Amino acid sequence: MKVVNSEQIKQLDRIAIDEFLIPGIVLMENAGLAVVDEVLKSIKDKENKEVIIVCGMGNNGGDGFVVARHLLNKGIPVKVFITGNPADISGDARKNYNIIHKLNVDIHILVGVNNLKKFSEIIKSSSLIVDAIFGTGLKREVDGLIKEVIHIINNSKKEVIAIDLPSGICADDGSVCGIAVRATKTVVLALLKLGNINYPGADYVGEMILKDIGIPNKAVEDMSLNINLITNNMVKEYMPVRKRDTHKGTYGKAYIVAGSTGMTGAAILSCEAALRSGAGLLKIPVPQSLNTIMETRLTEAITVPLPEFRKGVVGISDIEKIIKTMEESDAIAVGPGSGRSRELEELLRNMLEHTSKPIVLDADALNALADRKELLELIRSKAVMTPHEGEMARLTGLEIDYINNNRIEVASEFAKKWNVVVVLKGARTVVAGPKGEIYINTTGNPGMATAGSGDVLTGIITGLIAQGIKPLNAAAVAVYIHGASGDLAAQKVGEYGLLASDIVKEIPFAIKEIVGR
Ligand SMILES: NC(=O)C1=CN([C@@H]2O[C@H](COP(=O)(O)OP(=O)(O)OC[C@H]3O[C@@H](n4cnc5c(N)ncnc54)[C@H](O)[C@@H]3O)[C@@H](O)[C@H]2O)[C@@H](O)CC1
Ligand SMILES: Nc1ncnc2c1ncn2[C@@H]1O[C@H](COP(=O)(O)OP(=O)(O)O)[C@@H](O)[C@H]1O
Ligand SMILES: [K+]
Repeated sequence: MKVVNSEQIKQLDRIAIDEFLIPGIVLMENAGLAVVDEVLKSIKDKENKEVIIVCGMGNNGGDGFVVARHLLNKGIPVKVFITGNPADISGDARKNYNIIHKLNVDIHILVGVNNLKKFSEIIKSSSLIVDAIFGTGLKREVDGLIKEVIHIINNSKKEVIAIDLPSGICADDGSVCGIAVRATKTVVLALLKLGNINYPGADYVGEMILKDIGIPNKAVEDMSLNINLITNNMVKEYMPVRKRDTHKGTYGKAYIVAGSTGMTGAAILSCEAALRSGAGLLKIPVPQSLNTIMETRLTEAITVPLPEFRKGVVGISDIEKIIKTMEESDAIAVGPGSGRSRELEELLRNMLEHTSKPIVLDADALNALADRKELLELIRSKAVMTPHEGEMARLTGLEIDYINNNRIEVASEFAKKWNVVVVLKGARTVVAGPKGEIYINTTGNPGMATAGSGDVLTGIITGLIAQGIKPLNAAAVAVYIHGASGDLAAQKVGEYGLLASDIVKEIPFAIKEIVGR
């Protein structure tokens, strides 16, 4: 499912209107009608049906005028409040304003303190507020009278249906421009906007309902939009079908280099997650001294004990064997719980130099790459890097705040620069491909902010690549399954006590729920 910014939706509207000859007023009519549906649903069982519609001066306000007209036709009492002088309304919004003016809709113009008092009195006795102040055309901070208006709406504790975006949320990044309406429901028009799904905007949208307004699919296709929301359907499409006539070899061999003294748990979580995601076979090299614990904890994986230079760490003592196993594998991962050491840096250098297989680089492998940037030049096979913002800061030298405010751009630039797939983890994980492809994930919950949760993700990505899914798609599908597994776990144990191992246990059920098998 495509996601757009304000510039792209503007361009799309223009293409629909100028190239496909759909009059803008038709789109506005469709938008208004889509909102009317939701308003009617919301007030259906309410005794008090009075609807307040707060309209701004642009096309978002125009949608609001359409809503007013249709509600009036259905006998619903409506009051329209306008945040400026109606003489300044232009275009299609103007036409729709003129119609409701002709129809003698109860219109109030919001200016001055007394007016605001009246506004807050009137909304007290209403049933529902429609927020049509700003949509994708919001520029600069909201201040002055409109700031007061939004404050009053939020304090009213009434049900609020926002049109397109809660007013005050920036369509491009979900930031709050001074103040924003806290909606109960947001009727998103035509395509999702980044502001609807990125935090903090996502916290203001309430229930999100995406509605078609008649922009031709062809116009959307012609624009080759690069930002996608990961959906159930995408996961269904990419998960390999398990045919009856198959064996474990069909589902690939994974090789996970993970764990060291004190951090065997990371290895176990990654390995179990890879197997729970459907990988056919899994091998893990272990320092001899840790073999017993790994064998005891990992029932289904094959452990390969190796002599150790440094106790409890996989190094290059038997690099030939590691290289041979890598080349016999379909997917490799390195880093979870590996520890920071010269041994790991050397091991990574050897692995990157010698492998032609897809490789997932996580945790301490990312730290090694951050410490020795020249190793990044060695990435020749297809690689997936899975930094959280802290690791991304170390890899790029950028401030964490900057990364958090520019997650898509940072992930995408890195992916293009190093020709890798980047999974920038967090509350809205961004998966970026080397050709500018972007996937955003909305599954998951704050319960997953717990030690080991990222190790589980590495295992899922590796397990999916082993099954033959291309690294970019595997990364996108994996973050969705990871989040969905975390959501199932949170349903059972809540968010506070959720452990990474709870996520692993839910992987099969999440896949079953999504894929149906
Ligand atoms: N053809 C189209 O473009 C369509 C647009 N639609 C609606 O139109 C919206 C976009 O319309 P617009 O581009 O007119 O923009 P908006 O209606 O979102 O807002 C623009 C208006 O607000 C003013 N404004 C912006 N930031 C402000 C601030 N901080 N303080 C005070 N005033 C501010 C602008 O000067 C302008 O008058 C969409 O979100 C959607 O709801 C729909 O009607 C469908 C068709
Ligand atoms: N609030 C949240 N909502 C959704 N997912 C989250 C949230 N917090 C953390 N996660 C997910 O949990 C994982 C945490 O990974 P990471 O920080 O590497 O943990 P660790 O290093 O302990 O394994 C990431 O996949 C991240 O996207
Ligand atoms: K709005």
